[in-house]
Amino acid sequence: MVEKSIVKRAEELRDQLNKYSYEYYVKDSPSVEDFVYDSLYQELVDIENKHPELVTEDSPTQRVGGRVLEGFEKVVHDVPLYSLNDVFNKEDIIAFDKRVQKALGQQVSYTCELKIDGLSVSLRYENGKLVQGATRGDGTVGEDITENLKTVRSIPLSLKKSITIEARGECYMPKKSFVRLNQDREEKGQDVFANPRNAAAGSLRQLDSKITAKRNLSTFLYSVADTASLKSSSQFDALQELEDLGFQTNQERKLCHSIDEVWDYIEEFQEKRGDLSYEIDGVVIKVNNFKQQENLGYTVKAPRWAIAYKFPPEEAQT
Ligand SMILES: NC(=O)c1cc2c(N)ncc(C(N)=O)c2s1
Repeated sequence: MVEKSIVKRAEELRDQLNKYSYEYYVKDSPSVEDFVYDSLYQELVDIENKHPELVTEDSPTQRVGGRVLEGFEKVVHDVPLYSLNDVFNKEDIIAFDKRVQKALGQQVSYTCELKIDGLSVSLRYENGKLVQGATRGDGTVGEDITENLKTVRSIPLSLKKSITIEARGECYMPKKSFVRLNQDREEKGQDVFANPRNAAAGSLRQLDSKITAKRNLSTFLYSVADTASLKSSSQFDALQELEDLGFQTNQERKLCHSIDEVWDYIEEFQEKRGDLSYEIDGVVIKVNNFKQQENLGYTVKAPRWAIAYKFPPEEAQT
């Protein structure tokens, strides 16, 4: 039987280290120096080595697994991950707004979000603990990449509330990490990745999660499988709710009350995209109110209540 003081100390260290990791990787505002984190981490590793029965699923020491997988298990998404219809000009945005207004016959607000050029993933939590992470796959069947997603420091191993929820979002490689990775690969005579999206996909497809852990991936979560699992009744509020649960969300989101405001947002980020620390390939426009989304429903492959405005491709990577 392990002494109560050691059990308590292990719990304290876990909570403190997870809090520091959240501040550093999700809020980008660390409250302690790296050496403080490292010494507390080492103290927890020492306790867990002496008392393996104290190791918990959400211990920060469990982010980088030991074993190399033979392959990835299939995962069936109970709620499919839909795809979006793409539009490429202002006329199509206006046509979308007209269709939505006609179908609803009432005022509509839109949530605009940046379309992150990464890999769509689904994160399942039971009683607030991460139990599974999967790729989108074809929207219905994906691959279980839990071991790899656990190494992504901005993905919380436990939520701030012990709820059962399936969050969805994009896993991406920041531009700076992409440049550094390709320099490193070039020095080693390895093939370089064409773009950050391919680098993120290649990093998440590793059978050895120790490699994934070194690729400095990050995430932006933007939806849930079942909106009934949230308190929010709109997309804009749901993003804040996801953030309050401990997820990383993209701060450039905007609630627009007219299609003109939507177009201003699109023009703003067509300008700004080069200055962002991550790649985007457009803007996702969603009817904000969940009841209105439900009324509009889906076509065979995509929601009627959302579209993706695609930017023209950026000039080739220099
Ligand atoms: N295929 C999809 O449904 C989406 C894809 C993406 C993406 N790549 N980035 C951001 C969002 C978002 N904020 O909704 C979506 S939604």
